[in-house]
Amino acid sequence: MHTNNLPLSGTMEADWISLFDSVPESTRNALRKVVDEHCEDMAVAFYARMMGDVDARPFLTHDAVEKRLRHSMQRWLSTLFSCADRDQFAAAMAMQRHVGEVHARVELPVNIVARGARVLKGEIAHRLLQGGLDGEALVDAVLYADNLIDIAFEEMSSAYVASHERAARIDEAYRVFSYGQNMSLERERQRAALLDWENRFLQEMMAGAAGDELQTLGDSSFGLWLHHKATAIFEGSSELPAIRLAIHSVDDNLLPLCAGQLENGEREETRRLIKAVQAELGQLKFLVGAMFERFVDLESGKDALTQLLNRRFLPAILSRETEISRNQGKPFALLLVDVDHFKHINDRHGHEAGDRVLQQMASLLLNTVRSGDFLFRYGGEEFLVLLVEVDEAHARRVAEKIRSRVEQESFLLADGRSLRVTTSIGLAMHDGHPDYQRLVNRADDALYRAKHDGRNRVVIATE
Ligand SMILES: Nc1nc2c(ncn2[C@@H]2O[C@H](COP(=O)(O)OP(=O)(O)OP(=O)(O)O)[C@@H](O)[C@H]2O)c(=O)[nH]1
Repeated sequence: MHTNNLPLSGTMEADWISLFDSVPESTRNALRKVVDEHCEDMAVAFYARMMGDVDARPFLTHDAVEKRLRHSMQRWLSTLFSCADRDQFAAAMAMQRHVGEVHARVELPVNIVARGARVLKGEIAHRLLQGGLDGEALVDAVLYADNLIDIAFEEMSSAYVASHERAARIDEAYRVFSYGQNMSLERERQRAALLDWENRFLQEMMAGAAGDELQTLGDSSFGLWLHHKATAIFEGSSELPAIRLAIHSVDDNLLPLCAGQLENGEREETRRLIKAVQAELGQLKFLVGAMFERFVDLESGKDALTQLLNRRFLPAILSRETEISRNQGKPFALLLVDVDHFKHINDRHGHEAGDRVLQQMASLLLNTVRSGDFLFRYGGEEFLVLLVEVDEAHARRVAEKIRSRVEQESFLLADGRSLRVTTSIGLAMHDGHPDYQRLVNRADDALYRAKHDGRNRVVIATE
């Protein structure tokens, strides 16, 4: 093949050229003949396998396979295996990128695509065994087919990842945009929409309207908002599934009973059903309120009690600091600061006293670290401090300062009494490892040892 103007190694084109050159032309031609002759039955066998695959089946319909997919697969195979120069290869790779983008749009998981590649390799190898090649030529042909499919899937995957990331950024931007809409106004509108639905439902039940006039919650203005907007804005919130369940219970269980009741009009039963619907609505209103409330705290990235950062942006901040540290060669440190015997404080002085201790702890931490450092409420009575650009001696001094200041502080309760508190601290220095979770785990292990060794102490993570 053309050895001048070789592309950089590691690029798809360079890999393809060296693959192409590594196999005699006669073997490539024999392979191409097998693929051309069998691409139809390979496509049939491929989709038969994928239709029987529990993960792949939801993405396939019999109709789509018959009308489009099988034919596309045949074309895909014969195009890929017929590449004989750079232009044809470039065109084949453009095709892979297109397929990768389509996969991203239909959200086909990468593991299913990888499984598809495995199935295809098996189909090709199986036909090659009967294709008249033997010995070295057969091995060459199988390896060539395997590598070519890998190159194609690599190109497909890189387009998939790029597309997916773009889509994720747009989704996030949409969430931020939605958040920018006035959320308290939105909350009031949805509360009013639920009330409207309830009033209409009550009127129709009282007036004995025809059963088919009862509007479902899913079709109400609230239902449409939930289905089309809330799903994007509140994605991942624990209330969403519970809200959907409550709607399902009203629309699919209670309303059909109500409709039947309207026909035969028995008052006791009507009253019972109305009460049941109202109970579900009460639950629904509570869940919607909770969902809005938690969202505001979470989205702002602040913990409501202490006003420190909550965990939402911890992964983003840790990966950013890891990158800065790796680029600039300046280490950073993580401290996990945990209040000792906090349960005892709650039990003895009440939950409100516990809350006040946490608030005072937060301001003590704020006053002890520099403004460039990060402070998180990491868990109930656990704080995470990220000290930027520090060596171990410096981090150890700060940790010790926090420990001794807490020990000396008087924590004031609402009734004027005060409490003494101690903390245990696990300290881990970033050691250049790119996985930030490892650093958190090391700090956590050190904290565990600090507790185990008697509390009110700083322990430094070893490895
Ligand atoms: N007041 C209050 N208590 C909380 C909050 N979040 C978690 N807690 C309580 O904090 C307590 C933590 O208890 P444990 O994990 O057993 O730890 P501990 O009592 O501090 O004991 P050690 O950590 O082993 O010293 C639990 O009782 C939680 O209910 C909060 O926001 N406010």
